[in-house]
Amino acid sequence: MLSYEDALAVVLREARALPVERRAPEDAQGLVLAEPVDSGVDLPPFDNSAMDGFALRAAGAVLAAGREFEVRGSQVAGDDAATAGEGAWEIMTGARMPEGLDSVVPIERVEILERDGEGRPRLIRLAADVAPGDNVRLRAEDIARGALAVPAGRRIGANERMVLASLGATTVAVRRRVRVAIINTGRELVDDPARPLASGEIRNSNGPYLAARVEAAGAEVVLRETVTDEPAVFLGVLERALAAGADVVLSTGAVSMGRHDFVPDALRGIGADILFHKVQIRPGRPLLFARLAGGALYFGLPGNPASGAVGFRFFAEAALRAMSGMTPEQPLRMPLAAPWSKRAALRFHLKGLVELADGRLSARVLKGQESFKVLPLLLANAWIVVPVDAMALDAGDMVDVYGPGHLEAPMIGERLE
Ligand SMILES: Nc1nc2c(c(=O)[nH]1)N[C@H]1C(S)=C(S)[C@@H](COP(=O)(O)OP(=O)(O)OC[C@H]3O[C@@H](n4cnc5c(N)ncnc54)[C@H](O)[C@@H]3O)O[C@H]1N2
Ligand code: MOO
Repeated sequence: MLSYEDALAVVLREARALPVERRAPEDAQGLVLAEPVDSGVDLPPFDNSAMDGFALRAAGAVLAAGREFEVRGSQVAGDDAATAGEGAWEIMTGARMPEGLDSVVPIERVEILERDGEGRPRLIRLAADVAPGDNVRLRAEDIARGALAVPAGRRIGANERMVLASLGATTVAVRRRVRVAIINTGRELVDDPARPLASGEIRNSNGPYLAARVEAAGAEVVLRETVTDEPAVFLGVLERALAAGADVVLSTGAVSMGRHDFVPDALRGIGADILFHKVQIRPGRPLLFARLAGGALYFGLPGNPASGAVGFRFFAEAALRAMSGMTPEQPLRMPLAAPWSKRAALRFHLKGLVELADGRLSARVLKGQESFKVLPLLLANAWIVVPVDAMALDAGDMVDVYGPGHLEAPMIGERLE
C-alpha cells in the first residue's frame, strides 16, 4: 500500500499554483502573496523624534546634566523640514528632526527655566545626561528603500496590512482563493436539522465540518450538496460543481469496499485519472485521489467523520496550500505526555491535546480515536502523528504535532472538558 509520504508527493505534484491577479491590499485579506513586495520608500521616511521633548545637537559627545539651552523653535508631527542653528527645539513625537539636531531629551528630563508670554519654553536645563542619538528614529531604520518588505508565499493578514499600508502599496500580486466543492454521499444522510430521523438515517455532519474547514483553510466553498448512492445523481452534482468553478472537489463516503461504494467506478466512467486509492494511514485508509478530465483535483474522503477529517487535513490542505502558493507545512515537535502504542503498521493521525504544564508543552493522545466518534474532535486542539514503524512510544518521546487546520496553531489553555 502507498505510504503517506509517496501519496503526499503525488498530491503536491498535481497541485499547481493558481493564476496571479493584482488587488488592492484591502481586497487581498487572507490571500497569499504571489510576488515579493520590495519597499519603494525608506521607513521611517525622515529622522524623527521618539518623544515629546527637546531636540539638541550632541554631535557625537554626551550632553551633560546641568547644561542650559535656549529654545529656538518648535516642530510638530506633520511639519515640513526645518533647519536649526544653535540651541534646542521643542519637538513632538513623530515630528521631523530639524536639520542639524541629532538627539532628543524627553520633557520629563528637563527643567524649564523660562517661558515666553504664551507659556512656551524659552530656556531649559538638562536634568540628566543626553547621549548622541537618544530618542531619535532614523530614516530607513525600519525598512530601507529597495529592501524586501513582504516575501512571496505570505498570507495577507493584519501584520502584512500594517507593512503594506506603511509602504503605500496600492496593489499586490496574489493568487485567488481556491474554489472547493463538497459532495456528501449516502442515502442515510439528512441535512435538515429540523427533520426527524427515520430508522437508519443519520445527520450529515461531514458537510458542515468540511465547509467550516475549507473556509478556515483560506479557500472558498462554491457548492455543497448531499447525494444518495446513485452514480447518475452523483455525476450530475459533480458536473454542477465543475460548472461552479471548483478547482478541488471533496466527496465523503462511498470509497471503501461495499457494494454501494460507487465513487471510484463513477470517476473512471468519466475519464478521471485515479492517482491513488488507499494509503497506509489510520484513520482514513480508503482515501482516493484523482485528477478529473478538466484538470480539477478530486479527493474522495472516507465517510467516517474522523477519517474524512484526516483526509482533508493531511492531503487536501496540502493541496490548498500549494495551489495558493504557500510552502509545505512544518510540524511542531513535542514530547508525548503519556505512553501510547498501536498494533497496526500504519501512520496514525491522532486527535491530541497540547498541554502546558510547568511552562513546558507536551502532547497527549486523547481517548476515543475510533473514526466514527465526533466528540473527541471537539476535545482535541491538535493532531499527533505517529509514523508507520513506531509501534510503542514512551512518555517524553518526541512526536510531530499539527494544529487543527493548516492556518491554526493549537490553542492552549482553552477549557476543553
Ligand atoms: N469490508 C470493508 N469495510 C470497510 C473497510 C474495509 O477496508 N473493508 N474500510 C473501513 C474504513 S477504514 C472506513 S474509513 C470506511 C469508509 O467507508 P466509505 O468511505 O465507503 O464511507 P461510507 O461507507 O459511505 O460511510 C462510512 C461511515 O461514515 C458515515 N458517514 C458517511 N457520510 C457521513 C456524513 N456526511 N456525515 C456523517 N456520517 C457519515 C456512514 O454512515 C458510515 O457509518 O469503511 C469501512 N468499511
Ligand atoms: O481508515 Mo477508517 O478511516 O479507520 O475508519
